[in-house]
Parts: sequence; structure tokens; C-alpha cells
Amino acid sequence: MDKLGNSSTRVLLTGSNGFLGQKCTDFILEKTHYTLCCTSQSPNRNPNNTGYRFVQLDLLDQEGLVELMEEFQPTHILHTAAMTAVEACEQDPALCQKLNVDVVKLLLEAAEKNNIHLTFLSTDFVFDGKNGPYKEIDETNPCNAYGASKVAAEQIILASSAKAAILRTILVYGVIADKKRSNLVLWAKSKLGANEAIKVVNDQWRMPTWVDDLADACILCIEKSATGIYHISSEKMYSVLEAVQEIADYWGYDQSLISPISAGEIGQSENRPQKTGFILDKAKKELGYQPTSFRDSLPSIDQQIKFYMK
Ligand SMILES: NC(=O)C1=CN([C@@H]2O[C@H](COP(=O)(O)OP(=O)(O)OC[C@H]3O[C@@H](n4cnc5c(N)ncnc54)[C@H](OP(=O)(O)O)[C@@H]3O)[C@@H](O)[C@H]2O)C=CC1
Ligand SMILES: Cc1cn([C@H]2C[C@H](O)[C@@H](COP(=O)(O)OP(=O)(O)O[C@H]3O[C@@H](C)C(=O)[C@@H](O)[C@H]3O)O2)c(=O)[nH]c1=O
Repeated sequence: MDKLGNSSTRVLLTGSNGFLGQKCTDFILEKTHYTLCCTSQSPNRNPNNTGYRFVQLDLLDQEGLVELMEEFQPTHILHTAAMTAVEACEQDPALCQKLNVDVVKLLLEAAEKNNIHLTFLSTDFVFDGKNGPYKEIDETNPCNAYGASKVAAEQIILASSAKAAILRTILVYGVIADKKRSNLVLWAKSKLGANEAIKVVNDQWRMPTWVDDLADACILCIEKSATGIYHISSEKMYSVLEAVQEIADYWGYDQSLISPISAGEIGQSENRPQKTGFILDKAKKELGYQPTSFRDSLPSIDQQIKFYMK
């Protein structure tokens, strides 16, 4: 605590309305030594909306962003905001550059000047998917504009003198209170639970990441003021089809509702890496990251769904 009674860890969280942003907000609020300021483009969508300050701000409003940082004086910035829809990045590369790269430059300038620690979220799509699973030191070679924008941001971060961690993650899934946000597990569960047939790709391989694990990793980065690149995901490689079969198996849904489809058939053969997956040794050793297996996360997800349905 300082003389004014403020907690010493002051986190500015961007993208607080997003999937990861909402989970990080919820987890940070459980900790007593944090002062949290959340920001997003739209009004606050997190039903958990007390105990912190929320500022609605378009991150492209540079003056507004600088003003917010000067006023709040964060010790840490957790930058989860991004243009995340792969097809939208392809269609509007200029906006993708502004949001996913130029905003990072601005945050870094402030971080360098004021000794602020930055945590940046990146993706498995920095890789071409030909040699997964990947280590942090493996060569990047993105196959879409979204992945290219994350590589560009990573390079600017690594070249700066700011204290900054880059967390790369993969196909994030799980539950937040905001029911509008879907993901692979909730999509498959809701379709199969309603006895609807689904087509699932059998030629993309991933190590999906439970959003709770990823939020934990973000907080570990903040607490350790970690620097450098870290890979954060689960540890077992699944084809997306196998992951969905695991979902059906856990909830006892009819497996015959699931049929295989190729990435090419849903327009994802060229613009998505085929096989990603991460080697997690560095995050485990240096951050103390403890991944939950995909299968083991499903009972917790089941409980969370029931909790939020109350
Ligand atoms: N989800 C996944 O599977 C993966 C995600 N990642 C990375 O993790 C991070 C978090 O992802 P996720 O939580 O899924 O992202 P979401 O798409 O759920 O959320 C993105 C957030 O960014 C905010 N945002 C977008 N544009 C602006 C803007 N102009 N000004 C201010 N805020 C803006 C949105 O605000 P609002 O909603 O108010 O418009 C939203 O809160 C991202 O950096 C993403 O690239 C990496 C790999 C996998
Ligand atoms: C629409 C659809 C998708 N899928 C699969 C393809 C894919 O592996 C998975 C999710 O598809 P999407 O196109 O929504 O997501 P996609 O853009 O591939 O997901 C990515 O999001 C960005 C932000 C990332 O950084 C990546 O890590 C990654 O998880 O579901 C099917 O199997 N059947 C379908 O009908």
C-alpha cells in the first residue's frame, strides 16, 4: 500500500469485455493486493462489475489512452485487447495493423518511460503449422494477417527496453459469466446437447487452452514481472475432431452426431496452421504454470455452467 492507501499492484487491463479479459477481471478481483482499471471499446459487459473502475475507450484514440495511463498510473498493463477474428483481419489489414501492432507501440512507449510491466497476448498462429508442437525459440512463419500482426507486435516488444512478457496461447475455451461469448467447447456442447449434427475438422491439430489456466498464467506473469516469450496451452495434442469427441464422451452425447470435415471444406486449408501445439517446459519452470488437461477441465466447466445458469 502507498500513503494514499492504494494497492501497490495497479493493473490496467485492456480488452476487459473479451473472453480472456472477463476471466482475468474475475480472478484479479479475488486478490486483495490489486487495484484494477478495466477498459474496452463497448460498455462493460462483465456481469461482475464492481470493485474496479471501468473506462470505455477506443484504443485507437491515442490521446484518450495516454490520458488514461497518466491518470491511472499502472504498474502493470495486461493487454488482451486485439482484433481477433482471423477473417476480419484478412479483410481489413490496415485496421488489423492499427489495433494489433500500433496500439502495442504506444503501450510500450509508456511502459518504457514509466517503468510499467506489459503482458501481451499472442497466438499459435505465429507459426505455419508444419512442425508443431513448438518451443518459444522456434521460427515464426504466419499464414494469415492476424498471425502476421502478432509477429510484428512481438518483434517490437522484443526490441524494446520495456519489461514485457509475451504469452502465446491456442484455441481458448471455457466459461465466463457473459453468456453471449461462445467457443469450441460451448459450441459443441450446445449443439450436441440439442441433438443437432455438427461437422468438425479432422485435419487441424491443437492443444486447446482452458481460459482459467490462461488467466492464471497472466497473473503469474504480473506477479513475477516476467519477461520474454512463454507458451501457454494444454499438453496433449488433439485433432479438433478428437477434442469434440472427448466433449461428447464426457457429457454422454451421441457420437454419431459428429461427422468429420476437412479444413479445406470450411475454407481453412491455406489461412490456418495445420498442426500447432506448444512445448510448455519454459512456462512451467519459470512461471510455475500448471496446465489442466482438456479432459480434466470438463467437470469444472460443467460446474461453472451450472453456477452461471442459477
Ligand atoms: N480466443 C482465442 O482462442 C485466442 C486468443 N488469443 C489472443 O488472446 C487475446 C484475448 O483473446 P479473446 O479474449 O478471445 O479476445 P476477444 O475477441 O474475446 O476480446 C477482444 C477484446 O478487445 C477489445 N477491443 C477490440 N477492438 C478494440 C478497440 N478498438 N478499442 C478497445 N478495445 C477493443 C474488445 O472490446 P469490446 O468487446 O468492448 O468491443 C474485446 O474486449 C487476444 O489478444 C487474442 O489475440 C490468442 C490465441 C487464441
Ligand atoms: C466453424 C467451424 C469451426 N470448426 C473448427 C475449426 C477450428 O479449429 C475451431 C475454431 O474455429 P474458428 O474459425 O472459430 O477459430 P480460429 O480462427 O481457427 O481460432 C483461432 O482464434 C484465434 C483468435 C487464435 O489466436 C487461434 O489460437 C485460434 O484458436 O473450430 C469446426 O470444426 N467446424 C465448424 O463448423
